[in-house]
Formats: sequence, structure tokens, C-alpha cells
Amino acid sequence: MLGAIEAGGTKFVCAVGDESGKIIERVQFPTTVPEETIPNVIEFFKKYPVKAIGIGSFGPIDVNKESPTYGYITSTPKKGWKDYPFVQTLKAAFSVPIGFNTDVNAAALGEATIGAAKGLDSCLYITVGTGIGAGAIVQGKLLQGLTHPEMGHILVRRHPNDEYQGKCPYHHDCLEGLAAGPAIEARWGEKGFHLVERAEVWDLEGYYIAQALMQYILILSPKRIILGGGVMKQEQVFSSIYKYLPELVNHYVVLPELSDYIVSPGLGDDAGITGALMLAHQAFQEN
Ligand SMILES: Nc1ncnc2c1ncn2[C@@H]1O[C@H](COP(=O)(O)OP(=O)(O)OP(=O)(O)O)[C@@H](O)[C@H]1O
Ligand SMILES: [Zn+2]
Repeated sequence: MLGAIEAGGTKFVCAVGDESGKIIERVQFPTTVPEETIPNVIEFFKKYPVKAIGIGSFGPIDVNKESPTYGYITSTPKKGWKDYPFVQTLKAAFSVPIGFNTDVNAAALGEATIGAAKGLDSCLYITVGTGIGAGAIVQGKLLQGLTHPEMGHILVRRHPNDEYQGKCPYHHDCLEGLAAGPAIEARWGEKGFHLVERAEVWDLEGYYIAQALMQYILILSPKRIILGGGVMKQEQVFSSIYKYLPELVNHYVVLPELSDYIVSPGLGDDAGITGALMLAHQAFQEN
């Protein structure tokens, strides 16, 4: 039996299951402060004989095994979680191998193993929610270099009619600053699900995401792109991406049929937790 944690900025999901991605039992609770959230995690796993635990976490996190702060959540503005030794704390409670990666890398792994990118040796998983983040499988492996990718913070060309300044505290009008859920709310004055009828909202959203996808495609050449997160529940954003992306690429690269190439998660809202099970399996095998 394997343990999995999807540590999100708003909620934690913990599950036990197996390497095939089958979930046997799960719980979820809000992400508050570590002193409250982590004891909930430990209490859940104490009930099961897990042989490894995989964590897909919000970030930024330190995934460099050579680093003295490997296993930490690093520079988050979330109260209590900055410089938090996530792996070390779990290791102290359970002496089992711990896999640690970003929530989006975990989701990419889940989708590539049994989801919408099953059988492919490359894919991208992008979430458009409270933030924008992406994980990637490249040549069959999770992409990691100096640190994990931070593809949500790339720069995009502003729409000529968009006067919204942008919400990213670091870069203002990066992709996340212009197109994540909180930016939609700040620009249009209401949360996304109250803006369903406003076609211009979703057109602009697709305008920015299409630019980001073009850059990811040119740099990483993924065989499939999976778009998840709350904002992507608006199917209209897919239509807008399918409109703008070919205009931007302008035949320079031959793209596959877009409705097969840029898709929703095959695992629905379970991509992250399923991928975390697979991170646990990898950690167990590496040990
Ligand atoms: N159906 C929807 N349509 C449009 N926007 C939505 C919808 N559902 C959620 N959102 C927006 O998405 C954002 C929340 O994203 P999401 O539901 O992916 O959770 P999250 O907080 O990013 O996840 P996590 O807890 O893993 O950090 C909010 O800004 C919210 O307004
Ligand atoms: Zn940014």
C-alpha cells in the first residue's frame, strides 16, 4: 500500500492506494497552518501500513536532492509554510521513502501514466486556478533542472485593450498575473463562475493561454497538453485557445488536431493525487 498527498494552497488531499493509481481511501481538509494541517496528515496515514509516501505540493519547493533544504516548501507567501521542512517532518513520523515534487509535476506523471497522455513519453500538465503552474514529462521523465519549472510566470504580450495591471506580486503582468483566477476576478470585478455569459472574459483568457502554449510547444515540444484547474472548467477557454494558437504559430510548426492535442485531464480532479501515488511508487523503487 502506498500513501499520497496532494498539498494545495487551499486544501490537502491524502489518499492510500496502489501503484496502478487505484485509490482505496481518501480524506481532504483545508490548508491552514502546518501545526494544524500536518497532524491531520499524520493521523490519516497512521491507520495504514504504507511502504512509501508521495507528495505533490504547492510551491515553490526545493526538489534538489543535493541541497541542504531539499524537501522544503521555500518562498511561499502562505502563512506558516515558508521554509517548511515538509519531507523531513513526514520522515520523522513514518520511516518510509518519501517522493517529493510539485503538484503539477505529480499531475503530469498521473496523466502520463494512466490519464489523457497515457502511452506518451512527453506531455505537459498545466493548471489554471489560484495560480498558474505546469509540470512536464520529457523523454519519459519528470522535468527538473536547477529546480522545478515555474512556467506560470512567463511573460506574454498584453492584449491592446487590456488595461488590467496584473496581480503577480513578483512580476505584475506575467501569465499568472494576467490570467489566473484571481486576476480574472480583479479585472472583471467578479469570480469566474459568475462571468460565464461574458464571452470577452474567456476570449481574453484564451488569448493569454494560447501565447503561453506556443512558447511551451516551441521549447519543449510536448506530445500532448493537458489543461486543468478551476478556470479550465470553462470550456469556452478551450475554444478561444483553439482560435488563437494557430494564428500565433502561423504554420511554423505543424500542430496535431487541436481537440486531441490540447485536452482536459483524463483523471479529472484526481490527476494530482493519482500522480502522488506514482511518486510514492518511484520513491519506493529508488530506495
Ligand atoms: N467553474 C469555474 N469557472 C471559472 N473559474 C473558476 C471555476 N472554478 C474555480 N474557478 C476559479 O479558479 C480559482 C481556484 O482554482 P482551483 O479550483 O484550481 O483551486 P486552487 O486553489 O488553485 O487549488 P489548490 O487548492 O490545489 O491550490 C479561483 O480563482 C476560482 O475563482
Ligand atoms: Zn509572476
